[in-house]
Amino acid sequence: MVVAKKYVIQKHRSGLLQPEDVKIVEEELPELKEGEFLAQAHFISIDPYIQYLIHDEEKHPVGSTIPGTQIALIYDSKNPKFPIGKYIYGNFGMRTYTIGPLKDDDPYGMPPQYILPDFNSYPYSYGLGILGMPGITANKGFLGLCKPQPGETVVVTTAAGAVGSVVGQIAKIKGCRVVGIAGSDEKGKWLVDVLGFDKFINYKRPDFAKKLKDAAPDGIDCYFDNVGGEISSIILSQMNKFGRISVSGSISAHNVESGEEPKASIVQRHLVLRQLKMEGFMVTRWRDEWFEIINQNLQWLREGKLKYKEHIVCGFDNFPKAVVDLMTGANTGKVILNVMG
Ligand SMILES: NC(=O)C1=CN([C@@H]2O[C@H](COP(=O)(O)OP(=O)(O)OC[C@H]3O[C@@H](n4cnc5c(N)ncnc54)[C@H](OP(=O)(O)O)[C@@H]3O)[C@@H](O)[C@H]2O)C=CC1
Ligand SMILES: CCCCCCC/C=C/C=O
Repeated sequence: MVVAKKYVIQKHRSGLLQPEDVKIVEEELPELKEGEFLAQAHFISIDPYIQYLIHDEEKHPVGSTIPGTQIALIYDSKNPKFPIGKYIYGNFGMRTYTIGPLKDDDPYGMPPQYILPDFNSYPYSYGLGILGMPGITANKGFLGLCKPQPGETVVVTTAAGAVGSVVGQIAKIKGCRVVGIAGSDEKGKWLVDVLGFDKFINYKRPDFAKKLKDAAPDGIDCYFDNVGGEISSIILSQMNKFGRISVSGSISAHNVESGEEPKASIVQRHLVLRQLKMEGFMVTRWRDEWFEIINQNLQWLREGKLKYKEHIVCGFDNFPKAVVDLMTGANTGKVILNVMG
């Protein structure tokens, strides 16, 4: 008999996740039936959506398993499509063992599970990052919505994170000039010295608007917005006529300690005067092209055109720490919880 551990919600709060907001519960799993498989979690993806989904008391009540995705080993199987020993991506939630296959009924349209494609020699955990959902977000969210042209100036926020670091590098592949925005000078050094960004601005230091003007003297043509809030408003105010904005996220609003909704700035005047195009998206829009996009990122990785880093937190018990690392910017690159580590 297999006993699974899973994280359930214990308390809803408006601010940053605290360890006492969640607890580990054990669950005895039944024997496998014909057509089922047993998956053992190896790597769990730590994404910003965890912080805001668990605030939604209606969709995620106390006692419900925390949602999330993982790379798991097929440990036992009575389904030839999911053979023992294969590695699988699964939308299984924060749990150590899962009986599949899951139905295709995710409310956000995420794929329920798939056997990982061949990543050559790259680690399986890349299937939660550059060769998975965040990599697809960066690739299609940027190329599809911003439609960058060679020589244009691109700005990306959360530039040293899982999505932002890939967006900036793809912009370089496309011949753009890239300005990355992130929260520490150390991250900036990595962006410029290792990833090849042209400029970096630490948004936590003063005079952001002036520094942006200096970094992008000819104005901004494309903005990949991961943060929202005041930083985004300043960026919009420096965009060129017919600029394109891909709205990927609003992380600046996800852990407001006061519990109050942030006040919105008026961005409409920039949209009107500069005739900007601003479009939000969910990565699940590209579900039909999922593997094609993974392959494109894999090819760039193999050619050395994309570089990639992981911030690994070891141990299932350290899930709350991993979320706090992500939300407080302790990470450079993709945050992964290594369940076996
Ligand atoms: N639309 C979609 O389908 C998808 C959207 N996303 C979005 O992409 C964005 C990045 O996700 P991901 O790459 O996984 O995460 P990251 O790896 O970028 O980690 C999050 C980063 O956010 C930054 N951050 C935290 N608080 C703030 C704040 N108040 N203001 C500005 N920056 C902050 C921190 O970096 P720093 O040190 O720079 O502050 C932190 O490292 C998120 O907004 C997420 O919601 C992700 C996947 C799919
Ligand atoms: C596991 C369910 C949540 C999936 C959300 C995927 C898209 C992410 C959007 C923003 O961060």
